[in-house]
Amino acid sequence: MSIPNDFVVQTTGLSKTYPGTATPALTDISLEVSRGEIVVLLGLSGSGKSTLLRHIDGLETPTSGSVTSLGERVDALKGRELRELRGKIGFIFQQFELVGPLTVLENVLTGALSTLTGPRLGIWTYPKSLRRKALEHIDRVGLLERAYQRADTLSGGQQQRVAIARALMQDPEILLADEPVASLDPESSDQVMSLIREIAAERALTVVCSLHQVDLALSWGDRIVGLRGGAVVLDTPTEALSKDQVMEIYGRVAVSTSEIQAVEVELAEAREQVRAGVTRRAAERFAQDSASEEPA
Ligand SMILES: Nc1ncnc2c1ncn2[C@@H]1O[C@H](COP(=O)(O)OP(=O)(O)OP(=O)(O)O)[C@@H](O)[C@H]1O
Repeated sequence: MSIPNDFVVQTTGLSKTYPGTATPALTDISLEVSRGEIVVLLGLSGSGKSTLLRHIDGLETPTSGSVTSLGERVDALKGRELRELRGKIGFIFQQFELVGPLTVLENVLTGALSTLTGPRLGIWTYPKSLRRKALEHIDRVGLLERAYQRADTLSGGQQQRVAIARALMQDPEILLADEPVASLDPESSDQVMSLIREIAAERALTVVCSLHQVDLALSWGDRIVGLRGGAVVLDTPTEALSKDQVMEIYGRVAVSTSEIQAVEVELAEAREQVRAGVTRRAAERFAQDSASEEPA
């Protein structure tokens, strides 16, 4: 069922209680995401971030409420219609989910499997146009020289870039990312988040991304949606995020003074990193501009 809708993703009163559990994983989530927005879901482990992402992709059925992605009632679709919708939604995960012994190129090509019929074994069984497209995406994520290398010989950051290239094979309109940098060191995390942001801008992609780290959320999100105990406890543009609001997200565990202080320190550090990053990028830009203005 197609519904006229200005929002790329919309949930209305979405609640989910998994079978065999007493506590809801999500409670009454009403969320609207516009095209091109980068929304970061921030919250503690178990707050419901993955569950919400899985509903947007139609991997879970709500206990009550509705989920609309790209104008389609996800919770009402089945079979081929659901697969077609999911073909427009890319999904990347914390553990990359690559096939280790396969090459980078083969892994990226698997992103196009939903558009093909029959099994494919080896790169030569894919049409030339898809092989070319896969190489273009591998180039875009900076790994062209590694296209024929086994995926399990790459670093974590490189593997996540392969997973991004694989998601691009679907020509997605939405990119969902479930803690995409949770396994990475800070430098790789920044590189991956920066790449996601750049690619989103190039392709007018709408991104919904879950993160644990406040600093990354502040650096890379347009908007922060805070989840606590399966409920939305804040929904705000990134630049308006206040310390009190972060406390609201982390409040459930930050019960002692020392824990509250730790959160305050984390937020101060995060803001400092954002400021330093902005200053560094501005300085680099200035240096480039100055160099290009120098007479030959
Ligand atoms: N398949 C499942 N069956 C039963 N309970 C589940 C299932 N998946 C998640 N849950 C429960 O739902 C709640 C929300 O889990 P979810 O994985 O969505 O949280 P999260 O914020 O993504 O956590 P994390 O940051 O650790 O990934 C948790 O209490 C979790 O134990």
